[in-house]
Amino acid sequence: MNLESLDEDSDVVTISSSSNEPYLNRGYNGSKSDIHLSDVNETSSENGHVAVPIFNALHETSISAPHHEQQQTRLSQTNLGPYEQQESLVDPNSDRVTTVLVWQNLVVSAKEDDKNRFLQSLKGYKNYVPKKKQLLVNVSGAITGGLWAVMGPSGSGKSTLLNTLACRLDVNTTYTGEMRLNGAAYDNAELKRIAGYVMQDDMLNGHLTVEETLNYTAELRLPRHVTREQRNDRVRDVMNDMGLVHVKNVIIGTPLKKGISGGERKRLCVGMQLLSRPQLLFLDEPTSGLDSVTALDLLGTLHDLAHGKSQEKAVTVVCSIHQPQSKIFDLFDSVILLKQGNILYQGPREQAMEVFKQAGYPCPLYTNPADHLLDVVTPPRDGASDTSEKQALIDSQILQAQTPIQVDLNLGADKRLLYFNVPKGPPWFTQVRILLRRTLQEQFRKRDILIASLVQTVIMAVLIGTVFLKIGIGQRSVIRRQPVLFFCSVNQGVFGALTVINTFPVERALTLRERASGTYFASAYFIAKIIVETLVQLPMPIIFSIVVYFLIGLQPTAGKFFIFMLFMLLCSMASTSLALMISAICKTTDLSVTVLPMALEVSRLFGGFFLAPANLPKYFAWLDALSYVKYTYVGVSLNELSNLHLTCTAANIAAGSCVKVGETTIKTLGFDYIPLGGCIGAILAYIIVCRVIAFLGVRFLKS
Ligand SMILES: Nc1ncnc2c1ncn2[C@@H]1O[C@H](COP(=O)(O)OP(=O)(O)OP(=O)(O)O)[C@@H](O)[C@H]1O
Repeated sequence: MNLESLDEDSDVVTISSSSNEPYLNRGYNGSKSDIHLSDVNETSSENGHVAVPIFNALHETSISAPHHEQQQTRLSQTNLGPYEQQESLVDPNSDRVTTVLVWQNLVVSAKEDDKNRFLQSLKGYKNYVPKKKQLLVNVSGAITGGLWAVMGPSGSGKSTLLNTLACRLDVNTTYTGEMRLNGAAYDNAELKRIAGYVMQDDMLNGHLTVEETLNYTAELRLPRHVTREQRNDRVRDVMNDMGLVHVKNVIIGTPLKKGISGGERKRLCVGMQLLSRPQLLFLDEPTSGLDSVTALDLLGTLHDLAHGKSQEKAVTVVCSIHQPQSKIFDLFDSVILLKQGNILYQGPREQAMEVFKQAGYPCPLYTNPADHLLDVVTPPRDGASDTSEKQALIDSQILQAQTPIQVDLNLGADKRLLYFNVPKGPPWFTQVRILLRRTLQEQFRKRDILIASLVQTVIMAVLIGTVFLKIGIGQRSVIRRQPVLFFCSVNQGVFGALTVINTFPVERALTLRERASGTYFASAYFIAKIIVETLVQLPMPIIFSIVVYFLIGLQPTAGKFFIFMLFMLLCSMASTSLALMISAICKTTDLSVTVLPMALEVSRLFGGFFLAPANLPKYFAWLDALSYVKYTYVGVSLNELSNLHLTCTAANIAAGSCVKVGETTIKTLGFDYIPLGGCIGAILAYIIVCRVIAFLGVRFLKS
């Protein structure tokens, strides 16, 4: 068969067949006469939609390489495998296949990093126009049923293609082009109702067991009409399918606490996605970090899923995979081969070997076919000057061994009903209830941290209480009372924040993942988090207040004691709110632990002890107004000093230094500018504002 003409613009290729090549017979049982692809590629489907082209032209003769511009054009064209052959593997029109994904002229670009833009502006490039990097170059294609491998050298755009199709591009990345799911345009909200996505790095709640994790996911994701029994059955089925029954009661584990193995984690991640019976499953490098046996095992399971062996409906499974071993490669039905953001080949796996053979690169004996595909398309890193020309020639040879054809965006439109008929998950209040239970259970598992905090609280309270033991009501107590009240405020204003700052950024990342899968609303998560955080925090200020108050011997009236306790509680909540806000905005633990100490120091500096609020320079008034430590310190001082009657010795009276009532100290320190209720209101406002900002950070900052 010879290629006689190639019209790049119209995607029309005229070929003539000169022999009965075996691959031609599999793709097209045509005669030896001349064939015009525009004639043979379009057939009508049952419901009147134009079906995808179903022909793949292979040629025998060597073709002189086009020059560079031509190669670029060809790389941008669609190279779709023959659907006739795919139908022999998995028929996209079969009842078992419910999802067909088609994309056309997809161009994905990344904006330049803000850091780089900033550096350029520092260098004085005022009119600097940020560069855009193209990650995918005008690619088109279709994924019908079966198990698909997205392969290519590192940096070729595998994850980008997956993320684009799954509507999970990051904020710096944009795309143009069309993507259709069963013939309809879709967005993230729609896709996450029918599709699952397993990210490369599995992020799980390390304190829950396998079964608990699946149970909570099922509760949060399964439609509201599903009964408890049905849900339990679903969890049991998934554990069976994923081979997780033997570890169902084992904790997932954290870096410090060993739990299930890496392969089991990966299986659990797949299982979590399968609970809602997705029609489409994306997996980014599912075998990374797994040994060859575990990887083969996992891919075997995915193969079964893709062929409807473990569920009544087949799931279309798309995996990006780097360099699969040959046994794994054999499990894939179809392959998309990427190089530098272009699709070099897409179609049945076996057909890929034929195409490469026709292009002049037959797979050597005893070589892993996947290795061979990648070896051919991966440029050597020897720095030779002719490398890029050689690679361009190889690319063009591979492309010319196939026929560039156009995809049909309406493919799968007859299955659209299934796509729109997915019921919704549980309502908001139910989500809050489930998340409350989950967060409480997690806190219970982290009880060693809770116990450590309690022990620490008691130690600090006893230490402060004994250092300032029974300060009394003499004149010496006037100068001892203020430091101890300030120290109590500072103490409660730090510990809560430190616990949050070390845990919340990791939790936030996990939440982002779960929300990306449509597991729950951000507000439901946040409300549950705040309730549990407050409950867990409650005992510390209460115990601290009881121990400290009576050891120091502050005014022994119930009212004053409970107001002191209220301030300690509010101060502790204000510090955790500040930490929540900082970690929600800074996003990473590293940045959060850098910023938080500064914020705590500022609160302490403007805490009203070192310099009375009245004596502060005006330009620092805003920092003073934002210090929750100050409101606590002023509040507990007003509480303690009001109605405090002090005793004076004859020497004090003689020296004229007798302070008879606490109100005198209030006036001297300038604390009479705000009432006690004002301090409480100010701290409450501080807590609310910080938590609202933290919520907005969790809700809207997506990376
Ligand atoms: N947000 C982004 N901003 C800038 N460049 C990006 C961005 N995301 C990806 N890239 C670049 O796009 C190219 C393709 O990245 P992608 O992660 O899709 O490749 P990959 O084939 O999955 O690679 P690997 O196998 O190494 O994971 C790489 O050169 C990468 O550096």
